Amino acid sequence: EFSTRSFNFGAYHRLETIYSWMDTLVAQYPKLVTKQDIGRSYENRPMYVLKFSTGGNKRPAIWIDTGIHSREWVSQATGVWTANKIATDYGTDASLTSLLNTMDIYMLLLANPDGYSYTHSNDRMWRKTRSKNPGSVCIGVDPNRNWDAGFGGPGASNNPCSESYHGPSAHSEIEVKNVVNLIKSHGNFKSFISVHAYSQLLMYPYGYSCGSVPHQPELDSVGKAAVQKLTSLYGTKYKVGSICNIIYPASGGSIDWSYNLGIKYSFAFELRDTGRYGFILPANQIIPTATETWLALKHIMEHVRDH
Ligand SMILES: NS(=O)(=O)N[C@@H](Cc1ccccc1)C(=O)O
Ligand SMILES: [Zn+2]
Repeated sequence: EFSTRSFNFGAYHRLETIYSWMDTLVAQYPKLVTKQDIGRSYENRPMYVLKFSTGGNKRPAIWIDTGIHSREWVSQATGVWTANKIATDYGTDASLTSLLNTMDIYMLLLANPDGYSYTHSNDRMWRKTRSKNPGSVCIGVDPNRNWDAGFGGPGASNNPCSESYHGPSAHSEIEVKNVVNLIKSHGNFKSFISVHAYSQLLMYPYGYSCGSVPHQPELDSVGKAAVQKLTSLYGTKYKVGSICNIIYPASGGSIDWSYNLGIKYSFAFELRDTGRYGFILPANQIIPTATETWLALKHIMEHVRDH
């Protein structure tokens, strides 16, 4: 029922609304955007990836996921705005056009669809998946502790009732498995970017240890330059560093897994704010957040294109 022109990017939307908007985006830009169902969620919702491609076969690709933690609504909203920005700016933004003439961009806007639906229907503060934990009354696994990277290590809990429960085994969550399968079968991803909220951070691996990754100097300088561009728009302050050093140890995180798979340019964003509103960021901050974040994302993607 929307054309992309009438969609309100400055509001938080239900899952069904975002899914139907995705169809209008594909319909409006059929030569650039396709929608792929990468598999179902625990509650059998489809997981749709938007692929931005101008041709070729398995070109070097950039992965961006939003909403892996369902309550971080500005993440999903930023993903929707960014998908629209890529589609509308291709052909006019020279840098983006050159990027899409040689690389593909994959976006998973709702990486935790069951959790997102639950934040609308039952509990705005829901974070995890909605899978049943055998032998426990507590539901859900933290999808950002479930990846096969230092799994079960520091900064994850083995208690199903914990918000950072790592799950019974690595990749136990179908929502994680679906992404793992796509990334592995594609085999040519050069960047993996996972978007969270909040704290205003741009992070690189590792979370499972506080030691430096081999490419730490390069990731740090790309991150710092990206954040400089972000801050230049509205003055929003970000910090840059490894997950473990800049916030806390967190094992089983997605970008540790992608980095160890060989995807060098693995980053995680923590979007606005720094705690005043936290996860309940007012909708009037969606477009400013997405717009400033785009400057950082573009910088990272341009670096990937050129290296
Ligand atoms: N978004 S957040 O508040 O949950 N913080 C994230 C921080 C994080 C981000 C990326 C990898 C590991 C850890 C978390 O998973 O704890
Ligand atoms: Zn998060």
